[in-house]
Amino acid sequence: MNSSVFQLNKKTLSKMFKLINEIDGTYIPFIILMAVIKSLQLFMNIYFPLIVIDNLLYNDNNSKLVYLIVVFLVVNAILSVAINFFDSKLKVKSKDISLTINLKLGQRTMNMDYENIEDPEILDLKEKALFPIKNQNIIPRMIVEISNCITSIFSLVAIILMISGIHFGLVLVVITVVLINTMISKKSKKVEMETMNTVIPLNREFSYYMKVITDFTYAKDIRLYSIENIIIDKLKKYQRKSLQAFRKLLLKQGSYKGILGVNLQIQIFVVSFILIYLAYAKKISIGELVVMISATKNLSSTLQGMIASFLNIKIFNRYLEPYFEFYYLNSEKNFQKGIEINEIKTIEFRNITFYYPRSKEKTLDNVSLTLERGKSYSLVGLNGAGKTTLIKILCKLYKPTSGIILINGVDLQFIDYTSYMKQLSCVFQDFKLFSFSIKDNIILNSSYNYRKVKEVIANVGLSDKIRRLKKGLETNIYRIFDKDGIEFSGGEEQKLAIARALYRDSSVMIFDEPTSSLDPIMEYEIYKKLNSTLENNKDKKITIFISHRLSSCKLCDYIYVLDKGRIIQEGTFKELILDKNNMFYKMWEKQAQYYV
Ligand SMILES: Nc1ncnc2c1ncn2[C@@H]1O[C@H](COP(=O)(O)OP(=O)(O)OP(=O)(O)O)[C@@H](O)[C@H]1O
Repeated sequence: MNSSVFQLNKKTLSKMFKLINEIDGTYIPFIILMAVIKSLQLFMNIYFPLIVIDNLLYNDNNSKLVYLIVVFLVVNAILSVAINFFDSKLKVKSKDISLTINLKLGQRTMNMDYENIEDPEILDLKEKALFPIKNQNIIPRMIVEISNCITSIFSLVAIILMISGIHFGLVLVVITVVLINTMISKKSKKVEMETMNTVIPLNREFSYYMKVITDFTYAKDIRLYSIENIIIDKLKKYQRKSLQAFRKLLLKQGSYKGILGVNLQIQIFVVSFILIYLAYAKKISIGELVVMISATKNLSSTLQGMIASFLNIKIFNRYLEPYFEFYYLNSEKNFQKGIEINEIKTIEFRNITFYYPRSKEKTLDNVSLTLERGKSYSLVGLNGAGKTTLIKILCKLYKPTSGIILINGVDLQFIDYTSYMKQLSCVFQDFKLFSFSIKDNIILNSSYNYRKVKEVIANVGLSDKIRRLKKGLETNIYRIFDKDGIEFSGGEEQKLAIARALYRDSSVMIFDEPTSSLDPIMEYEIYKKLNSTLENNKDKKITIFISHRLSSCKLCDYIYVLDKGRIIQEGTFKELILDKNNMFYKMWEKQAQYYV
């Protein structure tokens, strides 16, 4: 860790303030108000004994003193109540702000361009952005330090004004000692950060293995391969290494603390010497002598506190740089507003060529094809031919490198993102269900229609299974939050994902290997049901199937065969099966042999 850690990146800090202000515009004004009240109280508490002592020592008429004491106590009580009131308000506000900042990171992750999500550099940046937030609790700590720093600045002004009225030399002595101590504290912090830097990679390893031993999804493999001892050994190794690092750190920090203590004693000695000299020379009163001793102590601790908060702000600020870099990644291009659509009648891929980010190989090479409402299509081809990629581009997960997609004759980039996405229902190979109820997994962001939910469940053959569940449609998927939750089999999950797509009832239905986890009987059943369900609405829909089981092509009106990113054949099943020299027939023949 180099000294640049202590350099303040003003951009990150101003982004932090901007974000705090966006979340709660009253937070910073509240902190300032609190700082003013606290400084006022501090000023009064330091200054009041001076009035009392000098009145008692030098004034024969003390009639006003009782009155002053009462006023002091009342004002002090009011200030204490106000401080407590604002303090509790600020605590709730800062909790809200730090939770919202975490939430915003999640929102950002959900909304960013898909191509960023698969980019290793962005994935790394996301990890860096998350680490200080999840593991070091930086956001609430940063907020506390900002608040402390502002409060200290106000208190300092009050104390410095008071002490300089007596003797400015006292301020200089305290500032000099505090600055020397700050340099020592900085060294100590640097050592601490160096230690953290060695511990962070270890921590990552530790978190991973802790996740492995506490996450039930690993439970099967751990038991089957008896790897408990391997993992525990790895965790113990971490423990040994991190203890070693911390032992070294604590020894060094101990010696720094010793030097700090000695410096503080020197400061007290010099200040007391000046004050006693001034009192002896009758340049200050006894009240001033007593009060100045406590005021200089306060100046020293407040100044030290302010510098410590400031240094922490700088360090936390540094930790937060990846957060803001990630948060402000330019990735809104896919979510644009534009021409709204409420149906898709035609889709035309025109000369689409596509390279994955950072890839030198063309995944799609000048693909042109047209899909029309009322027809079902099959995309077939060997592994890696580019079928899923074509669908990802249609779903706006990626932008084509060149070429355009026309929707109802309009360039897709001018169509409103939200209205367009509503028209697509997809089941990808790697779909995900959520730990919501079965019903909520099916309806997602659509409105609830009980009959329709029942219908799609029947269509995918899950009615019996769900009927047998105690909570029926309200049963939670997975047992993460609910002991009565259900763990579906892979095939059943796939059926539910299909039900979800059917419920959405969009213009375009896309099934990318929707039956890969189903047994052959179930696959046949699902295809039959899917087909009859879709047949009823066929005139309203474009249906696209991707499947390696070529029997599904028989159910489709038209087939496109892809090879190495190019369309090499197209036609109806009957047309393609007759062309014995070409790929479709060869694939069909191989699969038939396999099944016979
Ligand atoms: N995120 C990615 N980054 C880089 N290359 C990728 C990415 N995703 C896929 N590819 C590559 O693009 C090519 C096409 O992949 P795609 O998934 O579209 O093929 P597919 O025809 O659907 O294959 P399969 O039948 O195996 O599902 C493959 O070579 C694959 O390795």
